[in-house]
Amino acid sequence: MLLGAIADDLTGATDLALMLSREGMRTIQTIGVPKAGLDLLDVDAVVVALKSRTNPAAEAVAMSLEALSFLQTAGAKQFLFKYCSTFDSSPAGNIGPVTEALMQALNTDLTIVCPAFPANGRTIYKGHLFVGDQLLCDSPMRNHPLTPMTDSSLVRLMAGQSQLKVGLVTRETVGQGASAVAEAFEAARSKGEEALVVDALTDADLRVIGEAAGGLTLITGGSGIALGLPANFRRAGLLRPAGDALAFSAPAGRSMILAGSCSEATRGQIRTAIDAGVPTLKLDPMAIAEGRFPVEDALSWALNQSARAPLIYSSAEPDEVKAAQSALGRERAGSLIEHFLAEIALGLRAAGVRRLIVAGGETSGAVVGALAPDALFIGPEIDPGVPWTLTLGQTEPMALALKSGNFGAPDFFLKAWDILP
Ligand SMILES: Nc1ncnc2c1ncn2[C@@H]1O[C@H](COP(=O)(O)OP(=O)(O)OP(=O)(O)O)[C@@H](O)[C@H]1O
Ligand SMILES: O=C(O)[C@@H](O)C(=O)CO
Repeated sequence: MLLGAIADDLTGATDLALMLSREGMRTIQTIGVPKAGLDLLDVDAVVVALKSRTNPAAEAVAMSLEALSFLQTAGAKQFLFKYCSTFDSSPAGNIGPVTEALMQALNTDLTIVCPAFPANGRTIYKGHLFVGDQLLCDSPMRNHPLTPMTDSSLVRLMAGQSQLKVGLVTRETVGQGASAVAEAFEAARSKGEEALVVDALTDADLRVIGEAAGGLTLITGGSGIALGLPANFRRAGLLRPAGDALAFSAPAGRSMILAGSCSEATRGQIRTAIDAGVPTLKLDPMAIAEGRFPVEDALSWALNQSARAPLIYSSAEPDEVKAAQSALGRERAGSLIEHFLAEIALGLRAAGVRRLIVAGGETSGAVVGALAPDALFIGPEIDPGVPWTLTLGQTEPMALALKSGNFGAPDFFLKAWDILP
């Protein structure tokens, strides 16, 4: 095992596992810290998917340290803490506290902070995070139901969330290549800087940064920062040739879509599906909270549809989300819906659904937590950052596509089925 990664949510873990697999590492994604006995003999990278992004910071730290200890025991040589490409977090954390705790546990004095993911429009310039053409704070992320992002300065965000001394490596340095970046890391280290935000505008920048980061014990960032890491292991003669990839074959059975993401991208994908005639059921958080709409009603609606893949969603516009949150509380509204969608997923599996798309990281965490596979095998890519996966360790495997809220083209819910082998 070469690379051990800890991801703070499930769709983020899948995004990273896809990136590593595409770059030639045999990668598996585990759901939480795996039970003893998981066979890692033929694996180059393990991504442990946690659901720690919105937990209290102390809990997120404890979960991440447990994952680290598993990865250390499994023999990982380098570690990666994967968070969202939009730096989803609250002022109390969790990116800062988890990074600090991992650095301390690994006894390392320098790491990098690089959530750039150019294929999905996330770039970093002068330490500021952009989403497409907008600064993070002007993007739809300012309305996120759980982690609204109202500052775009990664240096300020990281300094606010931790005690770490935060520095910046600018695009000018990255443009000069890997040796210049590695020198900048050493110069920062000698100034006592501990967490370096690194600018990145393109995949080529990320490969340069990845090369320069070959000697760092801990790297933090989005999936993009993993682009250049497999090449380091290959150069060192540690990465075996890819060999025959396991065949991905989706189990036969019914198909469904569940969406709990309220992101602009998911709402657009829902509109496209409705326009294309996909049958949809919109959940009302108040009806769920007041017991007026039980899981059984959602299941009987779903199972009575004859269309290929009906869609159940709670996704709502920002004003509807605010109304539900002021009636129920932000966390209660979130967990109520997550739990409801997870119960639906269990009912769907019992009724023979074997192919499922889930939209939203927290939502996917709740759904996959309920379905409880040991691990996920990464299959074909639907859109950047979103592959089909196959559940491992279960007698009735399912094909799951776990879509980060903001990812995917407008026709994601339509085209995903066409690439399923
Ligand atoms: N109508 C609603 N009102 C209030 N909260 C909602 C509503 N619908 C969904 N939610 C909650 O909003 C949160 C959405 O988070 P989730 O991580 O699933 O999506 P996302 O943030 O768009 O995706 P990602 O984390 O992959 O970027 C969940 O906790 C969900 O339960
Ligand atoms: O980095 C991203 O944007 C995603 O992998 C993610 O973490 C969304 O939850």
